[in-house]
Amino acid sequence: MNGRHHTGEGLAARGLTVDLGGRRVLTGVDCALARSEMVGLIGPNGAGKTTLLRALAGLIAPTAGEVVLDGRPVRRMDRRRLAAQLAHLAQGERPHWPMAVRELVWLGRAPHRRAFGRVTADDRAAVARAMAATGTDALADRPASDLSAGETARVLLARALAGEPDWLLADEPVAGLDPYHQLDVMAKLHGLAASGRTVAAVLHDLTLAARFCDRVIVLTDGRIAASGPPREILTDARLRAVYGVRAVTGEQHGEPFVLPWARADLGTPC
Ligand SMILES: Nc1ncnc2c1ncn2[C@@H]1O[C@H](COP(=O)(O)OP(=O)(O)OP(=O)(O)O)[C@@H](O)[C@H]1O
Repeated sequence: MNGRHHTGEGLAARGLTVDLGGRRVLTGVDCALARSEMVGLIGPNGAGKTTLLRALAGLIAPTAGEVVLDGRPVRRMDRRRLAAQLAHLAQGERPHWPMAVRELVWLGRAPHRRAFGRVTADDRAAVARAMAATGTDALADRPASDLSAGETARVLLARALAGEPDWLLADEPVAGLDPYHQLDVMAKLHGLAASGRTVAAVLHDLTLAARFCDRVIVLTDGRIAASGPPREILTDARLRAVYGVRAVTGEQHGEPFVLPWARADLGTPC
């Protein structure tokens, strides 16, 4: 029912150009997210990652090009139907009124519920799973407006997961999380993708991108500079070209790490 069995082409941007405030922010972006993949969207500040994610979620009217979900333009889809399939997790949202955390997470079920409809066992199970997956059970009765930044991020992820979206577009989902929760959330997102959902996450931590993503898309200056498996993409030369840094790279137990070490322009040895 969630469209998981569609055989369409997934979520795709075609020739996507976006202008904001009179500035060209994305230029002719072509990318497609397939089912069951975890994609890291990386690139320097201002490259257009947030804008691309918002455009993929149908939240921005492009200047040219379009975003299609299984062949249908997202901007023309019924918002509720779209929301039942696709969740967009914005960057740095903070609830401003003291709704209990549990109530906030329940809002994630809204696209699946009828007005005045009964709460179903599926609703309850989805909310319980989302709160367990994000470790937010202990926060359930707290006012959402009182939480720390990291707790808030996990609660908002729980709200997104409660809707059991096939497509989860998460803008910096681990920003502000402590190391335990960064690893936990990344593993959970990877698990979602492994179970047939699709996750696209904006990330600044290159080791998390390298370890948990099946693919990374590198944005620079509103264009896609590279796309592919992290080991192929996150090379010394590219990190220098894209971020202007030199990095210490290696493997631990067969998994890659990427540790930005020095500004490339300073010539400091790694
Ligand atoms: N409403 C707006 N009006 C004008 N310019 C905008 C607007 N929103 C974003 N921009 C510009 O578009 C560019 C891309 O912004 P975006 O937030 O997509 O970048 P980002 O890659 O997510 O950056 P960061 O890593 O800093 O979060 C930036 O130069 C930004 O200043």
